Amino acid sequence: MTSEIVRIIVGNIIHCSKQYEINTIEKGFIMVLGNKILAVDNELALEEVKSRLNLTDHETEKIVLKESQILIPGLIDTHIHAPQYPNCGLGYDKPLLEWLDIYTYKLEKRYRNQEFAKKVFNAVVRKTLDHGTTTACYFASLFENSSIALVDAAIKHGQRAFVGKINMTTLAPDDYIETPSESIKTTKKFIEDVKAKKNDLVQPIITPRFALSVDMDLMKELGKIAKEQDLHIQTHICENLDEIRLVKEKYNLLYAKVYDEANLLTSKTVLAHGIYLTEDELKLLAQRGTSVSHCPESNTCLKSGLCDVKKLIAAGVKVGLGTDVSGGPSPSIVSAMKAALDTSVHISFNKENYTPMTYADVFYLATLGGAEALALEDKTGNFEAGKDFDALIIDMDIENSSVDYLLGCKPDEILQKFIYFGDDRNVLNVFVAGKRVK
Ligand SMILES: O=c1[nH]c(=O)c2nc[nH]c2[nH]1
Ligand SMILES: [Zn+2]
Repeated sequence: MTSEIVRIIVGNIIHCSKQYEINTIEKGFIMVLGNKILAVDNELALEEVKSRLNLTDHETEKIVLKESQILIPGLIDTHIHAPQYPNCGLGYDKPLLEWLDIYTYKLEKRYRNQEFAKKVFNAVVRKTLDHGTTTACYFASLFENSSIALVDAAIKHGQRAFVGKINMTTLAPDDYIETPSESIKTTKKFIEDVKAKKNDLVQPIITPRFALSVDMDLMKELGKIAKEQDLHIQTHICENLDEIRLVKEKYNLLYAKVYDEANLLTSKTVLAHGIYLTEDELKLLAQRGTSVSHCPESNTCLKSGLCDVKKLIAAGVKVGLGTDVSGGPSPSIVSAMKAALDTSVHISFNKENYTPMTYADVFYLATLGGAEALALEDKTGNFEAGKDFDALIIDMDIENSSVDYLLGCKPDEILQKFIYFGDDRNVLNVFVAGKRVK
């Protein structure tokens, strides 16, 4: 895949070089060869770096950013249900378990039809890329063939993705579940089929829907497959009080202990929501290196609750952001950043000695934090030399000197405006592993 053209982007660059630390390089440059970042530095060092890396004779493509533009790392959605996209914005008069029964399973059943699956999944991948999601961790379908259609869409459009065929054997309509043995068989086939694509960006992920959709034996089998094949795992946890009560009734264990008993809590596991995790459960997740996907828009729309992610982070749990489409109504991680800020402010109204999160905190969660949550920090999340070049060019002057940008902004202020006020129109270009995909 390596092209010999060196791409150099010159302008204002913002990323998190460390946890919760924003690094702004004013008048900087980033140098990219093929999929990899070669160097990031101040523009004054450009010629010296080129000759040190023996690149003076290479063909180069130089992109010079305008003052209204910044270069930031690609955004990471750690939890999104691709098949639910047609339901975005629907059904928020119901809480989680009723919403699943009345709206969600009814839609998800339709993915037995592969043509329908192809149409929706291509649209979802295109839409999320356009909003700046360079990495997505997807729940795909119960159906193996349709789940492969999502893999194909990610490959076609050039998105980095984890794709999971859902395991679900109970608590859904009879015509929308598998038997445990079918579930294992189709999961193994799915993993094989994804691996056969030999695509560096797209990986299978083990995906038991949640503890109420499966039983302990099946979860243990899935834990075994994940271990044998060194795969990531995703599921839901502690989202809703009725859900937690039913899990306690079914397993007579704390929610996190259910997954731990099945060996599903690993350093490559991401659990969506985690609103009501107890101190003991947080300790367990921190010990296992398991992360939580914070899904603030879904938590609000399904009235699940306010997730205090600062508490999770303080307990040593890795956290990323998720849209949780269609529990959340928006496919945009920018919306998720804004909702995470809103949630944090709302928590501060009722909690003493609590400082709400800042734009810098949610920027971290959406980039390096997301990469760490998906155990991908060696590949993506910021602009360290040696990582893949996953990046966005953001422009807050798209209306060309309209009042939106009338007064001009410093690079940090452009980032603030983008988080609080921006949308896909402000995402000018998207790069995944060095390839321009928008
Ligand atoms: O937000 C959610 N969306 C879902 O599809 C789901 N399934 C189980 N639990 C869930 N929570
Ligand atoms: Zn979900």
